[in-house]
Amino acid sequence: MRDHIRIGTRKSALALWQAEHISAELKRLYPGVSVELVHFNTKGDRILEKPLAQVGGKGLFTAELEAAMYDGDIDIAVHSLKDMPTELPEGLTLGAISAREVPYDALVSPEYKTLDKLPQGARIGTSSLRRQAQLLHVRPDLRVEVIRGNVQTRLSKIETDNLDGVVLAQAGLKRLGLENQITQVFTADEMIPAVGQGALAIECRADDSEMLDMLAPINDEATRYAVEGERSFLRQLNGGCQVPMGVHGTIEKGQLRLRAMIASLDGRAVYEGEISGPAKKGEILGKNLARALYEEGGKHIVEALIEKGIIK
Ligand SMILES: NCc1[nH]cc(CCC(=O)O)c1CC(=O)O
Repeated sequence: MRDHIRIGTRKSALALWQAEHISAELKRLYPGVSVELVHFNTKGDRILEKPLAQVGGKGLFTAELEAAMYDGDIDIAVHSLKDMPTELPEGLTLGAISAREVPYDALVSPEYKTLDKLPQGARIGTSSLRRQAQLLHVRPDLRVEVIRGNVQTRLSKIETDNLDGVVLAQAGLKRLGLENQITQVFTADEMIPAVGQGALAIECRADDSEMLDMLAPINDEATRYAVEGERSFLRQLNGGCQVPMGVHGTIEKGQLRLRAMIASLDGRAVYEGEISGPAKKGEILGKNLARALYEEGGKHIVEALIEKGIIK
């Protein structure tokens, strides 16, 4: 048992909420332990003027924290699982994945409320190619504007940039107490969420058995199985957190159901599918679903994304 744990976190309000949440869990489980939050700036935080897909590279929000973990400056790092590359650096592991918050996407449109009421040509802010493609698929007339920055900054752009709405993760808004701003929550049928959306990952050194033991009770088995399937899907397609692909896993009676989509950036072509099987087989289910969508026509989209440098 360790009596002091250093948690690495980014500095945004959402990242701090998430790190505090895990800190509270650790203190509840181990009343004698003291927990310290160590703040980091990541490349993804610094480069705010470009869409993430153009910044490129994997681990935009994780690399600095991982380096500190290698150096022994922090014991664990708390991340939004969504922002984590599907392959972890050598020597690091996900010590726990905590119980998932809602995985859905949400529209904040103070004036028009829902997607179907947005006027022709309405301007919607999002920096996610996945959200962009799925919005344009049903509303090709919309103008999608790139917005970057933390959750509050993106919300504030409705006013400052005169947008008709923004699309954000419901989980982030909920954690920050901003759920009351949401005017529509998209079902998974309307917008397939991002890999790992709503789930928190606690990363640590793979050889830190003491820390791994302490993290074990924070792990949520159902969430873990679901996100393992989701991550396997994305890994098979070489995708990162900046691709027009979505995948959503749900667990019921020991069965994992994965639903996924690959879309062209303009949303015109969308390949969707689903697969079900034993919860523990997420790895193979994700892979098989990815292969099926690829063969069905997703191949052309993946090739176009490679050409654009969005995936390697
Ligand atoms: N890429 C930023 C990011 N990473 C995780 C969340 C939301 C919280 C979560 O998915 O757990 C967000 C904000 C957003 O997409 O609106």
